Amino acid sequence: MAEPLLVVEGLTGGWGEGVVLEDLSLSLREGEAMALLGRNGAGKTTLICALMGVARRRAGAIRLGGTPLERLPVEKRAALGLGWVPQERNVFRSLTVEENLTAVARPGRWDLRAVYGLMPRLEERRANLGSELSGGEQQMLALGRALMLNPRLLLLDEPLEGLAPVIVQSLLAAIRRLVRDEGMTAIIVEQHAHQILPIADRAVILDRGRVAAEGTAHEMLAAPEILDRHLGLNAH
Ligand SMILES: Nc1ncnc2c1ncn2[C@@H]1O[C@H](COP(=O)(O)OP(=O)(O)OP(=O)(O)O)[C@@H](O)[C@H]1O
Repeated sequence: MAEPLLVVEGLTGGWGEGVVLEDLSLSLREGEAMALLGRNGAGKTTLICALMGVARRRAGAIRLGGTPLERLPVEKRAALGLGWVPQERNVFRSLTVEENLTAVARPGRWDLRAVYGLMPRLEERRANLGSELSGGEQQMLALGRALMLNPRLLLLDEPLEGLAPVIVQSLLAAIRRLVRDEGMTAIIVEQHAHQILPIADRAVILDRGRVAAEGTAHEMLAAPEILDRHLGLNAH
């Protein structure tokens, strides 16, 4: 069988002199959606940042489609197909929704029409400035921008965090369509397992920078004791 789309082997790294991730290995096949779970400070964001080349790597390999990424700067990793939606969302506040989307576009399946089809709210707000959007709309825009790059692998860092329940439902529906119907390969960081496991294929639970448990989403849902042990209150 061909190598999985993403392969991480023995990744150790963190920020400055601090080590957060210790000898971490995982892989993800094309078309799979992985829920990346773990308590506050477990290292989920650090892992995403290490994949992007923003956090510091001390050892280990990262390959995307067989290409070693670990020595490449962030923009090269993006060009090779990593679509990153950081926790901070980073939309351009002085550009309209549509300008935000077209500013970064690369040809492929995901164009304005497809993004508006997935998230109609963005089309309704197409002429509004980034600064005029609600938190949920900004999150949708950040996702739309990443899609416009037509990535091979989408990295979503806590996309639901801090959003009103009604927006959480509509964003979850979009993410579900993306990974279930469109077959987008994705890693989705989430603190609340129950939100994301129903739409994921697999799950990895981080604890103190290591993989504490992994399995299919189905297995995780059927093993509340594992979720309780590693996630505590956030398991539910
Ligand atoms: N940009 C950063 N610069 C410096 N240190 C960071 C940065 N991001 C995270 N850290 C540190 O890395 C450690 C792991 O945090 P990380 O954010 O990766 O965990 P997490 O699992 O994503 O938790 P959370 O759900 O709170 O975001 C923490 O000690 C945190 O302070």
